[in-house]
Amino acid sequence: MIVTRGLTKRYGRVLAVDGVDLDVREGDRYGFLGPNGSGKTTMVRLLLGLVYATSGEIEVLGERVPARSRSVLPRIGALVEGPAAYPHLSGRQNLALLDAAGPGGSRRTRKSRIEDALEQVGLSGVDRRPVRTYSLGMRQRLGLAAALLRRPSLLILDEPTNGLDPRGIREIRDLLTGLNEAGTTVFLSSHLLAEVEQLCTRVGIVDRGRLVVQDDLATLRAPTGHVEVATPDAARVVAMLDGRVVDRDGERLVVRHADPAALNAALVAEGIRVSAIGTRRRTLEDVVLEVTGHGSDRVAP
Ligand SMILES: Nc1ncnc2c1ncn2[C@@H]1O[C@H](COP(=O)(O)OP(=O)(O)OP(=O)(O)O)[C@@H](O)[C@H]1O
Repeated sequence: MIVTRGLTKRYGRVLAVDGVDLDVREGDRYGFLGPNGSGKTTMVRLLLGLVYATSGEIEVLGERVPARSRSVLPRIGALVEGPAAYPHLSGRQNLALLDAAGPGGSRRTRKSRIEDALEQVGLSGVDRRPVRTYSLGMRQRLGLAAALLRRPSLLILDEPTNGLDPRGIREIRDLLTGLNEAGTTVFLSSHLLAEVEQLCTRVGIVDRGRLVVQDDLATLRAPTGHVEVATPDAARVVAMLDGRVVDRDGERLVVRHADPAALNAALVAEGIRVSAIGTRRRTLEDVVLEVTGHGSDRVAP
């Protein structure tokens, strides 16, 4: 769906995007994760043909960008920083203008497409209110509605939850998950670890313009060969397992063991009370720390 090869964008002495080989596959919810200033917005602009690469190649929906932008762009829904709208017009009127101005999209179906898009982002109820009375979250959702107008098979979104409160963030997450399950591939940039961890199936981690990791979230979060155990009988577990307890914090233990069910059975057979047990997995924060040498101080948890 999106492939780049050696993609590089230089602004003077700053390498905003540095030799990136991106691979976004059909059906992905792809999170492009990196701290502020790491090149995410530049990447999104490159993909949309809004800025030209210094070197490298871009293919979106099987076509070269920017050479074939005119054919590619109408098939993409995009949201780039701070979606613009006429403040004195309603959301519906803004979408009608946008729809009429853009290429493609039949006039006959315009009204129903606008209604669908407003419905999808939860704005159909606000009806005739001018956009100037909208909250930041509502504006962001209107931007998303605009991205959905053409019922695109690919969404490219730059920090789509910027400025939203926790409830708004959850609504957008549910919306994007639903669209994805119905067949839309989603590419989004974010500096929020938790957002990417909760929403995405595939992750690219960018550090100072370079793509340092690109993999399925499930692979990145593979089991570590350790089991986490919570038990009021921690001291007995330490004695029983002799050397396999690698970490202890009060009632919480980390045990070198691959199978939580078997470990649970062994503990219970000894009369040890187990209040919680499960496989230990790496968090996305662990992965970010490993590959960049800096974690939550630069990428928000
Ligand atoms: N038009 C420009 N002219 C000069 N330098 C630029 C320009 N756009 C971006 N840069 C620089 O390129 C680097 C990457 O910026 P970019 O905005 O792509 O990062 P980002 O990850 O999107 O950050 P943020 O989350 O803060 O938007 C930064 O050092 C930035 O200062």
